[in-house]
Amino acid sequence: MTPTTPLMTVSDAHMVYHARTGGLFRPDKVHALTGADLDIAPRETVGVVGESGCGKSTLARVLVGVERPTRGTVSYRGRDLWAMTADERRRTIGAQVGMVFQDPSTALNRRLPVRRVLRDPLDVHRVGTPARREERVRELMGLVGLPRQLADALPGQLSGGQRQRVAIARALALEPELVVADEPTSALDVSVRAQILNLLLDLKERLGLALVFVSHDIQTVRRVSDRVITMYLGRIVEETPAARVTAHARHPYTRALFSATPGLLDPIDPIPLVGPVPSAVRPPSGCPFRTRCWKADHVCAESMPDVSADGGKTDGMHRFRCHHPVGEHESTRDLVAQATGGAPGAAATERLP
Ligand SMILES: Nc1ncnc2c1ncn2[C@@H]1O[C@H](COP(=O)(O)OP(=O)(O)OP(=O)(O)O)[C@@H](O)[C@H]1O
Repeated sequence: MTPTTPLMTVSDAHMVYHARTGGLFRPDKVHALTGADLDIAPRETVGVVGESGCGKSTLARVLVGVERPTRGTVSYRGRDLWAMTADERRRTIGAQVGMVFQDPSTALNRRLPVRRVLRDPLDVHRVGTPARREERVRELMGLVGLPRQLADALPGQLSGGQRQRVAIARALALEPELVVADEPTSALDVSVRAQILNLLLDLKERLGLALVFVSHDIQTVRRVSDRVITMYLGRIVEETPAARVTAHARHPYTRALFSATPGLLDPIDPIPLVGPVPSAVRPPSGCPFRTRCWKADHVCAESMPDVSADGGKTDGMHRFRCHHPVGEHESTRDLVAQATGGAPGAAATERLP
């Protein structure tokens, strides 16, 4: 738990999708999210990292209420979103939580000019008078640095960076308390990524927002976040104060992920992981990471570890799920040696079945 009353609380959330891969009559069950617990405090930035397919976007969609978890609860200021009527939910989550998606080209209706994109949420939520809504549209464009003459432009007439500015303005239209940004810069030209990220961070500070930042860009996540959530195969396996994540994370997977990011640590070999991420249709028993973990033993195959906490740190709560956590002072160099059997550069070959 975070020290202040959370804005959003996700408790034991599961999301199982039915995929066509299993055939028409017996679809595969994809375990996209399994037992996720998470609090988001006002004004904090929470980064979410993990390999492709680990459930980051699913968690983001569950947080903003566009998808209902198949099990578990999602609450906004203590009120269960899915116990509300659809209208109440729209008024609550629609107004208080904004979402910025990866690709602004698909996230914006290409037939609506910028003015209409930004007015839509104001009209739906009947914010003020029509004149006030027009004024708010101008304010929003100013807030994200869009020139007024673009008000009648269609998304197709804008650059990628301008489109993402529109998407950010739309997310802010109803003055939310939380913005969830799912890979907000990865579909953009490299040259504008930093501008859009800085805009988002600047607005977060100026407007006092909480921000959930989902990204593959681990270095940026570490730099901008207060807390980092590591996901693996649908599970939140660690929650770390950002300042501790590179060298003091306790979950072997977090340490491996950060060791593989160039520029974060002294130049050393990354901790090698063997084999691919298992299928989310048939996740392994026990700890989902055990098939690739150099520390795994029979205990890891038998049960999912409970949450352990390194509490009492001055820089925030640290929680992880691991039967054999990394020692707090074990260096990445030590871990590379363990994982390679003392021969850095060569991955360990002995694995659990
Ligand atoms: N609508 C859906 N129907 C079926 N399976 C889905 C659906 N959405 C996601 N999945 C599956 O759920 C798992 C988690 O997907 P998700 O998109 O949340 O992962 P991610 O970590 O965001 O991946 P990426 O980094 O590639 O965006 C994956 O196995 C994915 O294939």
